[in-house]
Amino acid sequence: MGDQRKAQLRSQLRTKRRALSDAERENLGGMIAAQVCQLALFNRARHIAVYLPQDGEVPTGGLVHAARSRGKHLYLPVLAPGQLLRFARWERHTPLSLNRYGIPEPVPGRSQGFPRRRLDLVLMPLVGFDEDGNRLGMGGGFYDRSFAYRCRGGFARPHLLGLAFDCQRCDALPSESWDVPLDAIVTESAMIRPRLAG
Ligand SMILES: Nc1nc2c(c(=O)[nH]1)N(C=O)[C@@H](CNc1ccc(C(=O)N[C@@H](CCC(=O)O)C(=O)O)cc1)CN2
Ligand SMILES: Nc1ncnc2c1ncn2[C@@H]1O[C@H](COP(=O)(O)OP(=O)(O)OP(=O)(O)O)[C@@H](O)[C@H]1O
Repeated sequence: MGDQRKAQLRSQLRTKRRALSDAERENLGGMIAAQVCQLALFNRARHIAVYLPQDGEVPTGGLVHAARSRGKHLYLPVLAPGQLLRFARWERHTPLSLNRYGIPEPVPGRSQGFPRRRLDLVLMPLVGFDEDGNRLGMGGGFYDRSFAYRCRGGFARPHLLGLAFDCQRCDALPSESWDVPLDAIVTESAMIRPRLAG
């Protein structure tokens, strides 16, 4: 699949995602959160990276609440040089500022962030996915670059969990050499576990 086709697909899927009403999105987000809360991946995790939804992404409020009430430590992605993500601790009163995409992130610069390898779980917002667990993101390659070391190291931490709505499902996405494999994708009605399937 060429870059142009991929960009077109990304734009179509983002439009679909935005087309859900707020009420529907919150409802589906709650169903997704309930499924994630059943996973050992989530229950065993102590350090969890989440995201603040934008552009119609799956809401994370329910999971944030569940994680906080169980004493888990939460982190948010912060844009870093080299198109990488750092992960900064996010507590209730952590000051946030808007990054260049208008997404709130912990005010950068105060620390190097939490070491990526010490995160137990990363929740990733997906633009698209297929039955084999391939994913399409926003196209910056941020998550791929940040967790590329995992491809080489086998089952190293963190676990990666993609969140998406059923309507983001595609027939077949290209599997790129740089794509980092996800441990699972959760939607309101399905759980895809590529490694178990493969
Ligand atoms: N909620 C959330 N936070 C996140 C991500 C994400 O996908 N979702 N990211 C995951 O990577 C990083 C930000 N990556 C992004 C990549 C592209 C665009 C984006 O909107 N691109 C626009 C052009 C915007 C512009 O240049 O001003 C576009 O392609 O239309 C946004 C975020 C870090 N934080
Ligand atoms: N490990 C890497 N090293 C160098 N470049 C990379 C790496 N991973 C991805 N890229 C580059 O990033 C760009 C975007 O990749 P891709 O289209 O797969 O984005 P995406 O998976 O949708 O984005 P994201 O990872 O932010 O969700 C590609 O041009 C790719 O070459």
